[in-house]
Amino acid sequence: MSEIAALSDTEVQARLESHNEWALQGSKLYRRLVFEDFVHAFGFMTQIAIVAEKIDHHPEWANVYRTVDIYLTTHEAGGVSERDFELLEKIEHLIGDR
Ligand SMILES: C[C@H](O)[C@H](O)[C@H]1CNC2=NC(N)=NC(=O)C2=N1
Repeated sequence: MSEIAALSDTEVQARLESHNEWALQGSKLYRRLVFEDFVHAFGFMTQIAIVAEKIDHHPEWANVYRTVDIYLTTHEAGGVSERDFELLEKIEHLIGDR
């Protein structure tokens, strides 16, 4: 396992300036997605799951019907790291493709 450092809150806030839909919530990046229905929500989660497995970095999330709350944090760093921004960018890319 490679060591990865958590970014400072200041650094995270600066990086979030280009990702207005996301917020720093405690030690996690957070975004809520609301879909047409459960099938679309779960389909999107499946797409994220494939990407997450590929880069070996996984979201924390909660799904209620057509809402998906996504939290990105790096457990081994104890906070937000570059890896969370890598996954965030990939999620944003998938959102753009919807
Ligand atoms: C061994 C493997 O790299 C680790 O267990 C990975 C897997 N996915 C992970 N996902 C997240 N969100 N944080 C981690 O620290 C993490 N660690």
